Amino acid sequence: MSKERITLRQPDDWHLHLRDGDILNAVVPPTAKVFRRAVVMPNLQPPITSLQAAIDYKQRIMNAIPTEVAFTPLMTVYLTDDISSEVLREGHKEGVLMAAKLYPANSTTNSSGGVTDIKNIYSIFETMEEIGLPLLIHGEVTDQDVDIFDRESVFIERYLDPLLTKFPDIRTVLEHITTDDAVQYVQASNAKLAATITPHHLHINRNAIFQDGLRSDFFCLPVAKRERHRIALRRAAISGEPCFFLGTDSAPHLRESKESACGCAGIFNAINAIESYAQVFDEEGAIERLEAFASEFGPAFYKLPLNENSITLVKKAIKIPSRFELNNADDLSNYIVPFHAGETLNWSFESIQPFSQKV
Ligand SMILES: NC(=O)N[C@@H](CC(=O)O)C(=O)O
Ligand SMILES: [Zn+2]
Ligand SMILES: [Zn+2]
Repeated sequence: MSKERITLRQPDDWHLHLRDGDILNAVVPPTAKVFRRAVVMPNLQPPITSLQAAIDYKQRIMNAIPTEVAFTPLMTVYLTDDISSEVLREGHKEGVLMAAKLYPANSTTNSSGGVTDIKNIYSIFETMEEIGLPLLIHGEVTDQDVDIFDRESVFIERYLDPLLTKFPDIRTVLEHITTDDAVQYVQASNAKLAATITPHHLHINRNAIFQDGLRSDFFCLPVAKRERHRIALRRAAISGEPCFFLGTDSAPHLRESKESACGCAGIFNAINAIESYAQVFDEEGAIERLEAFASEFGPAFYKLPLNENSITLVKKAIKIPSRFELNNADDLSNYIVPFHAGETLNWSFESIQPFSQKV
């Protein structure tokens, strides 16, 4: 018999964009309602490249958390060609930084200040390996001769594999994987390499971007791939292998930035992320494996304690709104279109309670 209600240890989101200002204030509550912790990406404008910037940003996030809700943002720093090892050492020692993020320059949203050549920061990787600070990677090459659909697999071959051969002890997360190549590479490597998987890459293949016209709502980076890759990602997510865990990559962009001649990359899924994952696991007949993927493998990788609360999801249809509104203004600057807009999902969040409490 299929389950109608599940209770799982409270999950964490290991890859999240919260932005700043009005967007930050609007998007923190839906994430904090469900997730206990989140690894917050540093690709603001300007990016988070100093400890003071990380401390100040964390405070702005804390200010946006509704009272009565327990939520911990785990901060990251944005690697640049000239970042100093001191920032990483100090940030790790003081408990300010959870990880450092590598964006190859111009690979994705707000990455123009990223690393122009990975070899430029080999001394930084030495430090990270020594102090045990995890490395998070947007794994795409930017070389113009490489097809956009091949950017992840070429990155693995040209940059990731040599990097991990040279620094085998860095705990690394290949973020938001989109290909069977990535799945196989992560599976075959040692336990120090893990990968996050987003809800959208489990639901859509690249056809979505071109369904009845050009649909910027489904444009994110790495771009969704062929169906066979989506199937490989679903298998990885439900595999029960600890190297694959939850990271939504929820990436809010105002409507005006999406409905534009040069639409931004990013899909906002924070208002229904856990429901979106639950649907996939249920469709795959693996709902009982959701807990490990969402709530256990991430903390194990980051060496953090498991959460002490649990959440309950019920099999009850919910309609996803077509807009997530930030204010009452009547224009394209006041809303974000969420993932699954206008669709119905089968699962919905019901409650949060202490882990020991049976529901
Ligand atoms: N995933 C995306 O398409 N966009 C992210 C950046 C990122 O995670 O690459 C964003 O910040 O908008
Ligand atoms: Zn990215
Ligand atoms: Zn991201």
